[in-house]
Amino acid sequence: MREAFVDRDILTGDDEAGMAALAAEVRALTEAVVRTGVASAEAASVAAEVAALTARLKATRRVHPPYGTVGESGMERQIANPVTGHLNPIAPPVDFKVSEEGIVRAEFTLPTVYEGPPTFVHGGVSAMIMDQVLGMAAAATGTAGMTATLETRYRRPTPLGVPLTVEAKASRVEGRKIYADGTICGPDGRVTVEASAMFIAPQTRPGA
Ligand SMILES: CCCCCCCC/C=C\CCCCCCCC(=O)SCCNC(=O)CCNC(=O)[C@H](O)C(C)(C)COP(=O)(O)OP(=O)(O)OC[C@H]1O[C@@H](n2cnc3c(N)ncnc32)[C@H](O)[C@@H]1OP(=O)(O)O
Repeated sequence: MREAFVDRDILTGDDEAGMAALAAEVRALTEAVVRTGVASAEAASVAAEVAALTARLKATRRVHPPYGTVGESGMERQIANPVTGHLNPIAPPVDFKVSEEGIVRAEFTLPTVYEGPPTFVHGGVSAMIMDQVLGMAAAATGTAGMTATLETRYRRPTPLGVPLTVEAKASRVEGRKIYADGTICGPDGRVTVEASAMFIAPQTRPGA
């Protein structure tokens, strides 16, 4: 796992921008797929074209998704991350900023592909975003860790298609355990999701 974590191709400049542009188009394609009203014959025809495009991309494959150049930690450079990664079509993507006080914050809007209950965000998607923001808040203390526990409290349905804000901050560090809390708020500023998590930093091995 360690090797997989560090042994990455690094994308720079135009290469990263080109791949991000491709991911943005695939994101648009995915949204178009769930909302299209075309007839089945047209859907089949598009499927054949998409299959041809997939084959073109698979002509050259990396062992692991590449990293970018910006950011100090591996996770910040993880440009294929499913929440923040501009190279990952399934990422919204959410662009977080970390303040000097260790508050991690972003504004974002989720399209229809993330629908759970009709017109609202799927609870698992909210949990994924909370895991990321809480993990980044934990890392902002100087110690990153793996999620050991994640509790989500869904206070109100989270609406699709409107600007949401997500925010988190670490509350305390106890040895290898880092605790963090956060929220997602709707456009009216009311909390829709609250979450708390505990992360555990890797054990430092003697001599490591
Ligand atoms: C790791 C480094 C990451 C580096 C990143 C660098 C860049 C950072 C930049 C940006 C932030 C990134 C943001 C990321 C966001 C996404 C994160 C995820 O989604 S992670 C995937 C989901 N999580 C898993 O898959 C974990 C699976 N579980 C494990 O791997 C282990 O169980 C682990 C590491 C959580 C704990 O294993 P042990 O062997 O280190 O822990 P033991 O030594 O047994 O326990 C230590 C203490 O913790 C308690 N503990 C352990 N697991 C617990 C748990 N699940 N719940 C409650 N307590 C637990 C134990 O009871 C013990 O407590 P007592 O010291 O006795 O008080």
